[in-house]
Amino acid sequence: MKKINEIFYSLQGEGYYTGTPAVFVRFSGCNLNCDFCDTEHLSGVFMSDNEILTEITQYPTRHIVLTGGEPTLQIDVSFMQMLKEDGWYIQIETNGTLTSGLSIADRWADWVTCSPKKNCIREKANELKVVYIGQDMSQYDSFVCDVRSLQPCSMLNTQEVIDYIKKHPQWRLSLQTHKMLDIR
Ligand SMILES: C[S@@+](CC[C@H](N)C(=O)[O-])C[C@H]1O[C@@H](n2cnc3c(N)ncnc32)[C@H](O)[C@@H]1O
Ligand SMILES: Nc1nc2[nH]cc(C(=O)O)c2c(=O)[nH]1
Ligand code: SF4
Ligand SMILES: [Mg+2]
Repeated sequence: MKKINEIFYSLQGEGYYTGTPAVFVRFSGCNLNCDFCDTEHLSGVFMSDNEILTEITQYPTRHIVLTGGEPTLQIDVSFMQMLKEDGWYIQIETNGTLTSGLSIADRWADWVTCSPKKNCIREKANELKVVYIGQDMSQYDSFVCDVRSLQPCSMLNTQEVIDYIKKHPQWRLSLQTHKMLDIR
């Protein structure tokens, strides 16, 4: 059983796949408690893998976003295998802090988006998606990835992020477009 906070169909609001229709599975619970976290993820109901599959397959896409909370606390091989056998393109949003989640995500996900938090142990991903809170950005220099996305925190410091990116063009802007559009 997995503890699930919510399952919904929307557009990917952030990062490289912004605008892509996707089913979101938000796993309940996290190993961190970031000050700026914009998500209520503690509540949830227990669902079997088959119940999750029944819920997600009612939508006309096969792009899934595993998020949370921290999805790497709960994903396992049989869950990921089930999704691949059903033809899903699996994107995972992770804080990059858990060794347990590293191997499963890297082996089974088609796209790993790492939004590194303190004690991040992940050193590579498809996408590095940093929430900008004025931190020392040199800590990300050695991170290996295809895309470096920089995201304003709670849409409050967008101009500062734009200014930073114009000076450091290896980064690209990630806006939380679902919040701008007032969709989920
Ligand atoms: C709620 S987290 C869940 C996945 C995972 N725990 C993580 O942190 O990557 C989903 C995404 O929202 C971002 N996020 C959380 N709070 C935010 C905020 N106030 N402003 C901008 N992005 C935020 C996270 O950094 C992460 O990229
Ligand atoms: N539309 C939409 N896109 C998202 N991309 C990442 C999200 C998340 O909370 O992980 C999220 C979310 O909550 N909604
Ligand atoms: S790691 Fe992600 S879900 Fe957990 S508290 Fe931080 S932003 Fe929220
Ligand atoms: Mg969100």
